[in-house]
Amino acid sequence: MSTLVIDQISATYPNSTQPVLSDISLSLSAGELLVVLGASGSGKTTLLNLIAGFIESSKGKILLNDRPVKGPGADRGVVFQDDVLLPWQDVQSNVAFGLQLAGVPLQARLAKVQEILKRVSLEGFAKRKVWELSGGQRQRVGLARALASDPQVLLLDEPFGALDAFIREQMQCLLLDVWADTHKPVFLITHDIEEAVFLATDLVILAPSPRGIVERISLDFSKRFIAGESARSIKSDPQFIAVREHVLQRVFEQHVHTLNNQSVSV
Ligand SMILES: Nc1ncnc2c1ncn2[C@@H]1O[C@H](COP(=O)(O)OP(=O)(O)OP(=O)(O)O)[C@@H](O)[C@H]1O
Repeated sequence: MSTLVIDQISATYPNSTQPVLSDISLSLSAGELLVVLGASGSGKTTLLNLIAGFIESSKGKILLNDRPVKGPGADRGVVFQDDVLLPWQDVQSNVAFGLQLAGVPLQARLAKVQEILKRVSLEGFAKRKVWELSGGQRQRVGLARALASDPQVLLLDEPFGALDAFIREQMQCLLLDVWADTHKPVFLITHDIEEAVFLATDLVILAPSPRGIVERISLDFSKRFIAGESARSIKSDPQFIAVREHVLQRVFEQHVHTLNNQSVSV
């Protein structure tokens, strides 16, 4: 059972005197889907980059299964908004890329790719070139590539941000199915409040000023989806709408606070 622990993390970029993140503590275990929501500039991507090992914290530590995170590794699968696929390669080669780097033999790679493509509903797409895919299909390939090396945790940075509302909801449902099938803990950042409330078992709202976590909420809408209720039914439930409005209010407060601070300092 994988566990990610973020322990009193602070981060400051080299060219800045102000921390981007200050004293953030979070934990994420199997069966949990942690969503970080927050105004632009609140440090969401910085937090994901720290977990991915792309940047280092100035204080605190990050542990994955009790081992300190030091640099990038195959134990963390990352999916970005811009899919970062190899455009000249086909779907199969993109999904198998990490396995190839890890020296996995060809036949084992192909078998793994078939299994993963089935999981993300892309059976029959193995030989398609990336430029022959829709935006939603590309994000499925991104998710498949992240899953291929069987990571301990999935990290997703605005993965559905560029998709239209219908495809976005399809991808949310697909992610929940993958999450339920694989039992992998998922860390996801988004700007989209409805998406955050639908997906999260744990929702964290980050603020840009003063920096930090303004609220943590435990939710069970994703578990209701896994139990068989439809996304439409959940999202139109008055209980869902009440939570969504509450979260919207908290995020708007952050925007107003930030704007007021900016106008004071002008
Ligand atoms: N490489 C960098 N060097 C210096 N400052 C940076 C760097 N990357 C981000 N920042 C600054 O850190 C702060 C947080 O950025 P970050 O991208 O983590 O926020 P975010 O919440 O993900 O924002 P958005 O929702 O707009 O993507 C911002 O003020 C940003 O300008």
